[in-house]
Amino acid sequence: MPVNVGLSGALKMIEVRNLSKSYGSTKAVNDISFSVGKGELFGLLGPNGSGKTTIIKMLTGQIKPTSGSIRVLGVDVLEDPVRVRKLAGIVPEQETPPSFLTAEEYLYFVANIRKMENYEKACEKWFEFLDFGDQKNSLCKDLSRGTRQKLMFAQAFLHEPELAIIDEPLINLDPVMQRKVKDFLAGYVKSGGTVFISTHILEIAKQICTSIGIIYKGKLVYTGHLDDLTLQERNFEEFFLELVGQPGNSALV
Ligand SMILES: Nc1ncnc2c1ncn2[C@@H]1O[C@H](COP(=O)(O)OP(=O)(O)OP(=O)(O)O)[C@@H](O)[C@H]1O
Repeated sequence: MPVNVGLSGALKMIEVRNLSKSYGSTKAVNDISFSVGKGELFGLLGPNGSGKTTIIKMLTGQIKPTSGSIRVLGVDVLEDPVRVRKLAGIVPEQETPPSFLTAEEYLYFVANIRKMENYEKACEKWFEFLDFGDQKNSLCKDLSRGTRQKLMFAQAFLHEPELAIIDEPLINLDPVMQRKVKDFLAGYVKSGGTVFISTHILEIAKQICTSIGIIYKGKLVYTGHLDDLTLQERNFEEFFLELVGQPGNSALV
């Protein structure tokens, strides 16, 4: 299936060309190209082991591709990964904050690295918004998984980045928090930010993403806008399952 490179005419915040990553004989990511324009909320969907985290690790300069090029916020990630990490807000897969810092110390630490001024107010805003101010003086090692996820989310958006890259944004969050985070992300892109997420959860993509990519066995098998007629006229789950080769097998999702 041809890949619809360049989902919008807008300024490209992410541009990936012919990107591949192999681990030994495993082709985790196999010659994919796509771009994400300013103001998009792009959702990367795919079954377990399809290559989502590997793509995020390459976008954020944590691992080097076997071949291909990546520009994030106009920066060549291979040439200057540190700059990309400075500019973009990032939540890596299953990341946890340092065990020995309190939640507040961790946010202050990140704010300092990002050279923010008057960051106390910004941190307080996040404690309030995600409703965990009562735990700001707890050591991160004592926080629940969901609260650690809230903290990771807060650190990514603390400096109001132009682009946020988040692996599974809603993981471990309760339904109330999921709703808050979804609304936040939708509002963030409406006000000009750009967000790239990976998720297994088709419902999330349907509710908040403006565009999606579907990856299967390292190959990008679909990219398109969510208001695309193909998707509107089809049952999204069936469409996904057909693309990943398992029609009728909901257990995959
Ligand atoms: N460090 C590594 N060494 C060897 N193989 C790896 C490594 N990291 C990932 N892989 C393999 O690359 C493929 C893609 O993995 P990846 O973690 O990117 O998938 P994913 O789509 O994020 O999966 P999940 O949804 O289960 O988190 C898998 O076959 C995985 O086993």
